[in-house]
Amino acid sequence: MSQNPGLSVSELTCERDERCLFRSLAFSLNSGEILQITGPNGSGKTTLMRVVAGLSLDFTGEVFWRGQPVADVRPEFHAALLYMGHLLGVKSTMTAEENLRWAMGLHRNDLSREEIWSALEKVKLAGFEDIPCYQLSAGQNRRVALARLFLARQPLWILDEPFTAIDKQGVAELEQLLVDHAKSGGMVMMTTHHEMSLNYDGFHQLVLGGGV
Ligand SMILES: Nc1ncnc2c1ncn2[C@@H]1O[C@H](COP(=O)(O)OP(=O)(O)OP(=O)(O)O)[C@@H](O)[C@H]1O
Repeated sequence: MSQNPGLSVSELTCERDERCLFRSLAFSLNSGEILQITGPNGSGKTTLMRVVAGLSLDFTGEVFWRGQPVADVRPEFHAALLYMGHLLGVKSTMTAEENLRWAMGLHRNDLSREEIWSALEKVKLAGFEDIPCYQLSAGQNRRVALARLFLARQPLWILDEPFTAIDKQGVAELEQLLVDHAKSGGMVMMTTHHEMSLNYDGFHQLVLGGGV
């Protein structure tokens, strides 16, 4: 497995309402690795993901991308990052195909219709490509969002609870996709309350809420 320097953090400390969520946190995530952030409700998992992704600046410490402070290489960092938060970013009035074309627009303006339909087929949405998303179920909407992962070229994926509303088979397929991404040199930082069953050397866990 390649060990190119990827993401790292040092001395990361974050408080909310005078409560310390994490203090002096340090970890790194290199090419080929999957890092699961775990911990009870309210322990700071989403906050940590948002801090690392640059969506929250209310923290002390440093986030590095490829060995340099993110603040110095923000365009490169954001070009390399695919962030998927609690909010799916799926527009209900647009179709699954339109959503994917729109969501990938900044990174992939070369996308063909065949590629989009193939990604939707991989998330079991064949036949639903041109239906407005308000007519899809919660799990199907999540799958529209997850289809981005099949089209993404960014090496760093930060995924907050990607398994929410996904059925058992879908979870197994998504786990495999994460491993495939890591094996091809990518990096995944994610939260989930779901028990991960990954048999993969590059899989690590970091526990928030007193057990860091
Ligand atoms: N913008 C904010 N202002 C004040 N407090 C906040 C803010 N965002 C989060 N918090 C608080 O920080 C704590 C951690 O929230 P966070 O969403 O990071 O937890 P979590 O570990 O992701 O929880 P869950 O497992 O429930 O998703 C919570 O107590 C929350 O109330």
